[in-house]
Amino acid sequence: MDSAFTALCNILHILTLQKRNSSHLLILSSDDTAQNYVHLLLTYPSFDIISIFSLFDFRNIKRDKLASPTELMSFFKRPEPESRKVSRAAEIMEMTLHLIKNKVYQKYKRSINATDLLSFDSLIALANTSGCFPRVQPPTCSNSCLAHKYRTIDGTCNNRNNPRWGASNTALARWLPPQYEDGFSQPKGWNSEFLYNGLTLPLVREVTNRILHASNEAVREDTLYSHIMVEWGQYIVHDFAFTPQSSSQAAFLGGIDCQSTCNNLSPCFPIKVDPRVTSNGCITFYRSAPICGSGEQDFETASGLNPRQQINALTSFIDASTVYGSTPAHEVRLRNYTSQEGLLLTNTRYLDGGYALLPFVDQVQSPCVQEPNAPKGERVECFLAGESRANEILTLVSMHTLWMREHNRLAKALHGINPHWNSETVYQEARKIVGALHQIITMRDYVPKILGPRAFNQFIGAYSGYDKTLNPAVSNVFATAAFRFGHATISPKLQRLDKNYQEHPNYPSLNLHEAFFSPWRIIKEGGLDPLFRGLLARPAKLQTQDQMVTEELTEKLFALTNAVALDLASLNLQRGRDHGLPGYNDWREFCGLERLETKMNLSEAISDLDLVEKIMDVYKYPDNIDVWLGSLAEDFLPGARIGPLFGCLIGKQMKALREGDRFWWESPGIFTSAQRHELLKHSLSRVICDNTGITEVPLDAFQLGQFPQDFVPCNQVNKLNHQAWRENLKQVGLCGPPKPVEHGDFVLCNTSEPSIISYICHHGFQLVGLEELICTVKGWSSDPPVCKGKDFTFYSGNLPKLLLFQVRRTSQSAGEEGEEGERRERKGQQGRSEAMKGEEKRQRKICLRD
Ligand code: HEM
Ligand SMILES: [Ca+2]
Repeated sequence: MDSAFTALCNILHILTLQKRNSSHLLILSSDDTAQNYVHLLLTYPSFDIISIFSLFDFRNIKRDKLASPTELMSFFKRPEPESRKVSRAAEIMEMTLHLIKNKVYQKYKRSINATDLLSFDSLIALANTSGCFPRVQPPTCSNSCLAHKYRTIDGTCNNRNNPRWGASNTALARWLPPQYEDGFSQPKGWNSEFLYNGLTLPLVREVTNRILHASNEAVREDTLYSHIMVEWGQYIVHDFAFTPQSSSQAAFLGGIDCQSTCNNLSPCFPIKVDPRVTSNGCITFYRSAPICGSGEQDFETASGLNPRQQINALTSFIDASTVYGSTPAHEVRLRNYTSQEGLLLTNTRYLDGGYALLPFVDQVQSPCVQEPNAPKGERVECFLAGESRANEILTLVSMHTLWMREHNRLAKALHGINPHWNSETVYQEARKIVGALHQIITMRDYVPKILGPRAFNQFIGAYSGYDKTLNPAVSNVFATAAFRFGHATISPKLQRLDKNYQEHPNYPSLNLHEAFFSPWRIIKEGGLDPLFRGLLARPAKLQTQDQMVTEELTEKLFALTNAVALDLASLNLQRGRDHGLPGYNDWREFCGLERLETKMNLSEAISDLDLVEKIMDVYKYPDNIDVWLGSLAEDFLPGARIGPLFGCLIGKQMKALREGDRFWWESPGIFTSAQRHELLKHSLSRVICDNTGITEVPLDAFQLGQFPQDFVPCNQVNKLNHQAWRENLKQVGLCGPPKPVEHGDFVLCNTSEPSIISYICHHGFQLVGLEELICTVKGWSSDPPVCKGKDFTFYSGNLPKLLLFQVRRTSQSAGEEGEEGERRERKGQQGRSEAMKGEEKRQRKICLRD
C-alpha cells in the first residue's frame, strides 16, 4: 500500500537497550526507505516507541526502605524470565502494529488494521523479530524413554497430538469468547461512556465497599474445616494458574508511570475512585500480559481480530510445579546437581530445628520485608521455590518448604533402596511421587469438601481414564473468577501455636498484613511448626453472604507500613474486566443454569435478601454482574463451600485437569498397582509428621478438630511403604553361543541361556539397551548390562526373557561419554543454561546408560 509498509518487511532487528531501570526499544531496518521510515518512528513521536518497555527492575532497587504495596504486587505478579520473554514479545508485536495503525490513521485519516496493511510475509518477519514467532510454533516431542516415563518440566508433550495443551506459558483456555469493548482487546470499563444494557458498569471499588467488605471483627468461623484447607487452596492454585501482568510498568505510549495516573493508558488500568486518601484517587493496576498471536496481532490468520488472550505461566497439570518449577531454566535453579541422591537445593545459612529451609533467591536485596530490629547489614532475602509467589504469605512459603523437604526425604529413601539409580532417576522418581501426592490430596481430600457431593458427582465422578481429547489447560474464568472463591475464606489472623496447641508464648498470632513477604519470621520466629499447628487447629473463615472478604485483604493487602494498600476484592473484579470475562448470567447459561433477570429471580439463587438488594442497587441489572461477585454471592450447595455456578466451573476444570493428564497418577501404566496402593495411604498429615517437629496431627488435616481429643500421635498415621519402588539387583545367566560381534551389531539375548555378554565384555565392547524395547518392559530399570572389567552386572526388577541390545565399543564411545557426562555435570554447576541445550541428548544417555 505504501513504501513505508513495504519497508517494514525489511525490519531486521528489534533491539532492547538496557538503561538503568528501564529498557528502550529500537527498531533497525535494512534499506534506505526503511531507514527513513524507522527514522520517522524513532524521531517524533519517537517516545511512542522509546516508552514501550520501561521495565521496573528490582535488581537495581536500593532496598533501604520498605517496598510499597504496589511494588510488592508487581513482584508478586512479575513474570519469570521465560514468561517475561513471552509477554514482552507479544507486547512488542502488539505495540508495533498499534503504532503502524496510528501512523496510517495520521496520514490517511482513516482507520485500517495494521494486519490488513502488511503482507503475510511482513507479518511473519515482524513476528520473528519481536520474538513472537517461535512462541506459536509447536514444540517437537521427544520419543525417548524418559519422555514416556516422566513429565516434561514445562508440561509440553503431555498430549502428543496437541503438545502445548496444559504447557506453561501458553494461553489460558477460553470456555466462552471474551467480551472486550472494542471487540478484541479493550477491557470492560475501559471507556467511561461504554454502556452495558444501557448502563455503565459500577466501579469495582464501589462493589467492594458496598457488597464484599467485611470488618476483621465480624468473622464467622468454619465449624468443619481448618485453615490449612484455605492454605492448600492457595498453594494448589500456585501449581496450576499464574497470570503474569504486563512486563511494563509505564504506559506504552507516553511513558507515564502507571502509579501516577488515573487514566486508562495501556498497560495501566487503574482502579478508580478510591475514597481513601490517595494522591490520585486510584489504586494502581496493570493489565495482564497478552500472549503472542492474540489481540491486535493475529499473524497466523492475518485477520487482526483474534481477541486478546492472557498467559498461564505455569503448567496447568497438578504436577507439583510449586516444587520443581514450570520451565527448564527454573528447575535448574532449584536442583542440587552435586548430590547423588537427586535432591533439591536447601538453604545453606539457616536450618529450622534440624530441618532444611528453602534457599534464598539469588537476586540480592529482594523486596521481602526485613526484621525491624535486625543487626545492621543482616538481611533475609525472599525464599526460592518452584513458584515465584511463594513468599506472599508465611503459611504459603511454609507449605512450599514442607514439600521441598518431602522431596528430599523421599529421594534419600529411594536412593537407599535402589543404590544403582543415578541421581536423575532418583530425582524423577521422587518428583513423580510428590506430583502424585499433590493430585491425591487435591482430588481425594480437598475438592470434595469444596464442591460437596452433588457437584463432585455431577462434574467429576470416578476416574475414567486418560482422555486425549480433553484440553487440560486452565481456563480464564477458572483462574480469574471461580477459583478465587478462596479469597472469601481467608481468616484475618494467622495463628501460631506451641506444642500444646495453645497460643505461642513467644510468637503471638499475626494479622495477615504482618505476614506478607516476611520470610525473616520463619527464620527468627520458630520456623514452620507454630504456623502449621495454627493451620491444623484453627478454623477457616466461613464465607457468608454478609461477610465476604475480610478487611485485611480489602484494606491492607500488601501494606507493610501505613502506605495506602491494595484491595484484593477490587483486584479480582478489575482482573475479570481486564480479561473481558463475560458476565454472571452468560456463565450461568454456559453451565446450564437459568439466567436470573430480575430481583425476584436473583433471590432464588441468593437467599439473603439484603445482599440481593445491595447487588441490584449497585449493578442495576443482573446481566451486568461480574461473574466472580455473582457466583460468590450464591447460596452454597449442600455440603459444599461454593454455590452452583462455581461448582460447575471448578468441577469442569478439575475434571479436565484429571482426565486430560496423560500422567495422572491413577492412569494405567504410570504406577504399578502396588505403588498406587501405597500412595493412597499417604496424606498431608503424614507429610507434616515426616517433615516437621510436629508429633500429633488430625488424621485428615482439613477436618477441623480439637486438640488433643481429635489428634493422633504421628506413629498412628499411615504412610506409604517405599519398598514398592525397590528394584531388585539380579545377576543373570549368560546367553547365546559366543560369536564375534562388532560395534553397532544388534544382539538378541535370551536371559535364561548362556550368553555372549561375557564375550562382549572380554573384547572391550559395551551393550546398550534399545530404548523402544526397554521402555515397554515393566519393572526394567532401563539399565543395560554394565561391563565391570571382564564381568558384568544387570540391574532389574522382573527380567524379561528376551532382550535386544546394541553393541558399542567401550574404548571410544562409552568411555568418552562417561567423561563427557562428568564434565557436563561440573560445568552445569556454573552455567546451567548451556547444559539445557544438551538436555535431550543427556536424557537419552541417562535412559540408556543410567
Ligand atoms: C493470604 C492469602 C491470599 C492472598 C494474600 C492472595 C492474594 C492474591 C493476589 C494479590 C492475587 C492477584 C490478584 C490480581 O491482581 O488479579 C491472587 C490471585 C489469585 N488467587 Fe489468591 N490470595 C490468597 C489466597 C488464595 C486462596 C486461598 C485461593 C483459592 C482457594 C486463591 C486463589 C487465587 C486465584 C485462582 C488467583 C488467580 C491466579 C492467577 O491466575 O494468576 N488465593 N491472589
Ligand atoms: Ca502445575
